[in-house]
Amino acid sequence: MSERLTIRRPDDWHLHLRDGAVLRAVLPDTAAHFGRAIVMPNLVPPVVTAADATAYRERIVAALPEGARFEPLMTLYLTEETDPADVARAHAQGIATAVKLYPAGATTNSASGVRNMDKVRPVLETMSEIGMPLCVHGEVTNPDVDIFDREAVFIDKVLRPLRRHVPDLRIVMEHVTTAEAVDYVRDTPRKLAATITTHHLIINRNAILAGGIRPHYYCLPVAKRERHRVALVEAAVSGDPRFFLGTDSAPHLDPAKLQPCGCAGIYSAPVTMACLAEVFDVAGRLDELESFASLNGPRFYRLPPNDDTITLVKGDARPLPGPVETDEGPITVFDPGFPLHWHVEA
Ligand SMILES: NC(=O)N[C@@H](CC(=O)O)C(=O)O
Ligand SMILES: [Zn+2]
Ligand SMILES: [Zn+2]
Repeated sequence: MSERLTIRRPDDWHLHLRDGAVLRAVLPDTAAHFGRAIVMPNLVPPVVTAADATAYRERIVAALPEGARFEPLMTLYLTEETDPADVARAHAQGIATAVKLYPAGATTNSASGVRNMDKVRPVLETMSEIGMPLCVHGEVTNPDVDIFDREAVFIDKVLRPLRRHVPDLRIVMEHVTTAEAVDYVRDTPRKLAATITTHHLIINRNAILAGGIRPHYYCLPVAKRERHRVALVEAAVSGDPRFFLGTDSAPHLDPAKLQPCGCAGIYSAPVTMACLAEVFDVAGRLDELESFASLNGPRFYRLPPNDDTITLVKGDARPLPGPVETDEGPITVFDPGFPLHWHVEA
């Protein structure tokens, strides 16, 4: 007898869809399982203004498969030139759900990001007044700080001061990777939440470096020690509403990852729900998968949960999907390193 689990349709609160041929190739994988997604704005050039977000949203909707009910929730890329009035208008008109802070140089396509937090204070104050969330890539970029410490240092050097200056700003720490970040969110009673990715629940830094270098496990923030992965799993399965799914599914063409300086990002959209079911099953907490993937996110974003459901089925292991083929080349799908016994029923 196969085991079945029906949950509200999940949402992805941190997703990269890219544009053009890659957008067309990857969007069906997300639209197949997820009702909505927070779409990250780190295109080249970035999605900065309300007009940019409107145009990008139209390109996404045009790339949706026939009959898909997927809703993209747009974000604006915060720059030192961002106009608070444009942000407020985008929020009021339902064009943008959140604003994304990239410290300049922190990650893929972050060159237009913020160098001096004081310069963006007026935008953040406006967002605080209107209740618009700020999504944060939480890593410092100072080359003197070890890459494995950049998230923990960001909390002390940037996030704590920011929360003192703009205490009512609603913040999502994106793709948290450390016990320090989990503790910080847990110890903060209000206005702070965190997304956790699929892959950070599954891999630690050995996956990238032990026994050979594996570029398909390289992402930012980089995976940390096993004790941090364990802390992330505990947070995800705890049911604490401040933690929810943001896959950070971040497709890059294979040649861009498999080179002397490969780029950061893991493409997990096709296998995320199967992987999460396994993680929650192994933890003995399948009962909390729905909170993590389908309920806690909408609650933070003040949206209703999706009104339909998906069903996960446990059976014989299925082969990992092969690379997604795009007109520009293949994109390798995240390999969790364990058999996929769960799948989403078609
Ligand atoms: N996570 C990643 O490693 N890469 C993301 C950017 C990001 O989310 O930081 C990307 O856009 O490729
Ligand atoms: Zn990021
Ligand atoms: Zn991301």
